[in-house]
Amino acid sequence: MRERVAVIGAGSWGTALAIVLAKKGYEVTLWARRQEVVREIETTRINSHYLPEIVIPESIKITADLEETLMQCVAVVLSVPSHAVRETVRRVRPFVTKETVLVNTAKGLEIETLMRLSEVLKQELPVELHNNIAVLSGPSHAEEVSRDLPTAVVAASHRRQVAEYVQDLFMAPNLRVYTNPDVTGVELGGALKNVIALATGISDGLGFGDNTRAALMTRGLAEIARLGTAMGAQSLTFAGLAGIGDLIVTCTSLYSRNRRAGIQLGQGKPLDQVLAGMGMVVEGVRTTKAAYHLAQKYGVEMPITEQTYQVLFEGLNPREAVSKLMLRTRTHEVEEIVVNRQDW
Ligand SMILES: NC(=O)c1ccc[n+]([C@@H]2O[C@H](COP(=O)([O-])OP(=O)(O)OC[C@H]3O[C@@H](n4cnc5c(N)ncnc54)[C@H](O)[C@@H]3O)[C@@H](O)[C@H]2O)c1
Ligand SMILES: O=P(O)(O)OC[C@H](O)CO
Repeated sequence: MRERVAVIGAGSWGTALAIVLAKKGYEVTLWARRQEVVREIETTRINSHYLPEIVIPESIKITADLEETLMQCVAVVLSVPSHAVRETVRRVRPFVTKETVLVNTAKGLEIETLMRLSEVLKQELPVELHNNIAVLSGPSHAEEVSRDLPTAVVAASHRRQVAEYVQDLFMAPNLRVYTNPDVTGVELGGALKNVIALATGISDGLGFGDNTRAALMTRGLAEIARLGTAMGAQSLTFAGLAGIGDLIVTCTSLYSRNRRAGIQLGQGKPLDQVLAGMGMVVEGVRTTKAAYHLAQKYGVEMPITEQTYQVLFEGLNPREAVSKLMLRTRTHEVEEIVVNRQDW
């Protein structure tokens, strides 16, 4: 008998992951919040709003009934936006057993609590399920994964068997999955790169060049790693797929909603209009707020995040924000190198 897997969230990413799993032979049920999405996929096999070019295999069952979705499933893949993770886990909880593996694929932070999403899952799930939690992250646009273009991602869990289970779950000829025990680093890399993608988008929208984008990405990674290590992550994780890997794709691809939103902001469009026009989740906006407060909480300098916050929420002119970054007090590139070189 084929193993059943539930994918919760029929947006771009949930749909793409459901396709990957169905092609691997799992019995996949995709849960959509809205009945009209269920009807459309059932009748046309197309999810026209989120992945219009992709034909969804007949073998994927689509429903808005959560109990039906979760019945006898071995794994639950959560692909709803970060702000919906807590309420979704609460709804999922009654229908999972203590053997079920839960994989969060959303990239963000909970702004009200500043928690990472696996922490939200832990808070909402009984203790016997805590070791079954995993996260999937890395450079992976749904538009490319659903077209089977070669992609590499990372599965993180505190328990090696669970990370390897998720690795095996998703591993496919064109989807290579690595494991990493550093859940904190993998989650923070995936969430915080969206802030830098907004910043690089803004820079592109202002008409600045490749040098500017490279500087923002590099210094952006430095501040992601600074906050990440202060929060207990391993610095090497930020040199991996969930760190630099996802930063590269999100700051350079036109599939990135965060980058596209940033470009429009740089061109002078107000934030509410940008978000209304996007019609899909732009995680970086909320994450900028959370990251700004986390930087204060941990006493970490995050100048790009701070300027992005000012542009998004305090009405700072983007050009002035760039100027503030350029005119900051001079500093070293890597503080640790200087501290360890007393002769210098
Ligand atoms: N799109 C990608 O390429 C991609 C890749 C990797 C990770 N992610 C992450 O996956 C998460 C989902 O992104 P997406 O691209 O699928 O977003 P999306 O905007 O394409 O789809 C979001 C889905 O969640 C549903 N939703 C919205 N609010 C909800 C709520 N309150 N309760 C339940 N469902 C709700 C929507 O109806 C929609 O089906 C995000 O955190 C994103 O960062 C996306
Ligand atoms: O389209 P974005 O900017 O939400 O990015 C999607 C994924 O996180 C890319 O890995």
